[in-house]
Amino acid sequence: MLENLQLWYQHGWIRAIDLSFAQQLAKQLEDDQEAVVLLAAFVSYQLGRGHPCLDLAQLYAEPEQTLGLPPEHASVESLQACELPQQLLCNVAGAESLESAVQVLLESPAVNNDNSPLVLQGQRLYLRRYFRYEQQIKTDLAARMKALQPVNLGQLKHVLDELFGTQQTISWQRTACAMAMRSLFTIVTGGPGTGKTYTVVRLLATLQKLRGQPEPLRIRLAAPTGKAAARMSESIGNELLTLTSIDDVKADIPTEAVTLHRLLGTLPNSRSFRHHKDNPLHTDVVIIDEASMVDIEMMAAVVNALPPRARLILLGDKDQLASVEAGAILGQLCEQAEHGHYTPELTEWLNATTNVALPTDKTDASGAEWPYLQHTTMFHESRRFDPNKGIGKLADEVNRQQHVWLEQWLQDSDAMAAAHVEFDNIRMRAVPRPNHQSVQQLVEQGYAPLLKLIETRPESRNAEEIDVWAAKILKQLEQFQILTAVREGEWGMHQFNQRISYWLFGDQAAEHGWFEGRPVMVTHNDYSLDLRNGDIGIVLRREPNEPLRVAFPTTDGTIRWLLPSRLTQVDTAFAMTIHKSQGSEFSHTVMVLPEHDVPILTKELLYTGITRAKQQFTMVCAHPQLVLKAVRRRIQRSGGLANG
Ligand SMILES: Nc1ncnc2c1ncn2[C@@H]1O[C@H](COP(=O)(O)OP(=O)(O)OP(=O)(O)O)[C@@H](O)[C@H]1O
Repeated sequence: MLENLQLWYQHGWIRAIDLSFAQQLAKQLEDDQEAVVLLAAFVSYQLGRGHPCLDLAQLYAEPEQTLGLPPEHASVESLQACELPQQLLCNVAGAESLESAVQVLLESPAVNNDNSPLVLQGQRLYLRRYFRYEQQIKTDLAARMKALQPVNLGQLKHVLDELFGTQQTISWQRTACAMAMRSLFTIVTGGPGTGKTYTVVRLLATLQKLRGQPEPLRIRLAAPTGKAAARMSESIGNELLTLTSIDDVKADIPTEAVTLHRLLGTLPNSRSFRHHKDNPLHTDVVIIDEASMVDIEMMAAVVNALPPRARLILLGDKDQLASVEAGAILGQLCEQAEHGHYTPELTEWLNATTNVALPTDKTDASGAEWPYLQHTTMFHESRRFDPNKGIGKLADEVNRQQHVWLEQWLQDSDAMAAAHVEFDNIRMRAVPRPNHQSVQQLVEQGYAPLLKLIETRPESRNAEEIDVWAAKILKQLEQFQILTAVREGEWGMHQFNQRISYWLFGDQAAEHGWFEGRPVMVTHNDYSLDLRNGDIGIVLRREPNEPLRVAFPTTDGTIRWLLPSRLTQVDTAFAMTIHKSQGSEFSHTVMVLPEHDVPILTKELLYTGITRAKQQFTMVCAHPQLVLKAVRRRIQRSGGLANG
C-alpha cells in the first residue's frame, strides 16, 4: 500500500506531505493498521483539496470522484503505473467497505484517543487540528445564535420604515436588517449585485440607531483578501454617500475595511494571531464580506478573537466556489437557504417588524432542524443584471443546473447573438485550438488600453504623478481578464500566460521573466513583505532608465514599489484560474475551458467564473457541449458544521 502511495506521489497524484504523513503513521502503528494509514493519507490529501475532513460515505460511494483521482493532468504512463483509489481500497485489509473501514478506525489507537492524530465523527474522518477548528466554530456560533437580544419591535419597525420606506411587497433586505438585531450571528447571502452592501449599510445604521447606549458601537469591516477589503471599503463608502436618512449616525459607520489577517494581527513566523481569546478584539460588531472565501482555520481564529458579546455578520455568495484552503464554511452554513426553513416563531417575530408578511412557503414547522438558517437571509434579485438576459440569466441558469436555455446559447455565434437580445453581453467562442487567431485578437483588443496606458508614463520625476499613473494602470487591470478552469495543459493558466506574454510583448517576454507590463499575482502569503496570496501587482519602470519594479496597490490608495528580486512566489496574471479570481470582478471576463472533461469542471466553478463579469462575458472552448457536462456536476462539500 505504501509503495502504491509512493507511486502516486512520484506521478504527482498526491503531495509529499500526504505520503510522509502516511509513512510516519505506518511507523507508529502495527502492520494490521494498513487501512488506517491509507485513509489517513486520503484525509491529508483531501485537506490539500480544500476539504477539512474525509467523508467516508462519499469516498465509498464514488472513490474516484470524491478524491478527484486520477488528476486532470495524469499522463498515460501514470495511469498504467498507478492503481486507482477503488482498486487500492479493495486490496487493503479492512478498507474494502464503509462498514469495515469504520470498524477498523474505531478500534485503532490512532483514532479518537487523547491526542491521537485522527478523529472519527460519525462517518467523517478528520486530522485532529481541523476537527478542533470545526468544533470551535460550531460551539461559538451556537452561543451567538442563542444569545437573543432584547428588541423593541415598534422602534425597529419605525427605523426600518425610515430606511426602506413602506413596502407593498416583501423586502428581503429589510428582513436581513431585522434578523441581525435579533441575535449575535447573522448571514446575508446572495449573488453579485443583489444588494448585500446596500443592506449592510442600512443594517449598521439600524444597529447604531437602536444601540441603547450613548457611545457608538465599535464596528470593524473585514474581508479575506486585500482586494476584497478594498472593494468593500469602496462600495460601503459609495453607498453611504447616497443615504440621507441616517445623518444622525453616518459618522458612526466606518468605511475602511481591512484584511482578516490585519484585523486579527499577524505575528511573524506564526500561525497564531495577536488577538485571541485572552486578548480579544475591541469591537462590538464584525462584518466579514466575501465570506465564501474564508477557510476553516481563519474562521476559527475569528471566533476565537471575537468577544462573546460581539455580533458577527457574514456576507457572501453561498453558491460560489469555496475557499482555496480547507473549509466551505459559508456553503455549509447556508445550505438550503433558498427555501427559508424559518420556524413559525421566527416568522411571527419577523412579521412583527414589517407590514408585509413573509411568503408562507419560507416557513417550516421543522425549521429548528436548520439552526443556521434561522439567522440567514438570502437575496435572489440582482439589481445589476437583468435576470432574463445576458450575464444575469446565464449565471442563474448555470446555478440552477438548467439546460434548455443553455443549449440554445451553446450554439451561439455572433449571428445568433445579434438575433437574440438575451445573449447581448455573453458570447460563446468555440475555437479548435487555444492559440487560434480569434483568441489572439480577443486578447490583443482586451489588453490594448492597458498597453496604451503604460506608454503614458509621466515625463516628470514627480513621485505623486507616477503613483497616479501606476494606480490607473492597476485599475485598468480590472477591465479585462482571462480566467482558466485548469492550471496545466494547453488550455491552462500557465500556457495561456506564456502565449499572451508573447502576443503582447514578443520575444522579450520569453527571454526575460520580468518585463514592463507583466501583471503578477502573489501565490503565497509573505508576511515580511505584507503581501497576501492573491494580491495583484504590475511590473513598471518609474523612469525609463530605472530598474523594473512591481507596483502594488495599498488599502490607503497609495502604491508600493517592490524590486522583482524580492518576490519569489508570483505567477504572471494575464490569465488566472477561476479559483484565484474569487473576490474580484472584471468588466470583461473571458473564461477558458479545457479541451476534455475533468472533475474540476462543476457548476460552482462556471458560476463563479461567470459572476466575475460586470459588463461582458466570453466563453472560449473547443467543445461547447462540455458546459452541459460541467453544469450537471456539483461540488461535494465535506464538513460537519451543519450536522452533528
Ligand atoms: N433596494 C434597493 N433599491 C435601490 N437600489 C438598490 C437596492 N439594493 C441594491 N441597490 C443598488 O444595486 C447595486 C448593487 O447593490 P450592492 O452593491 O449592494 O450589491 P452586492 O450584493 O453588494 O454586490 P457585490 O456582491 O457584487 O458586491 C448598487 O448600486 C445598490 O445601490
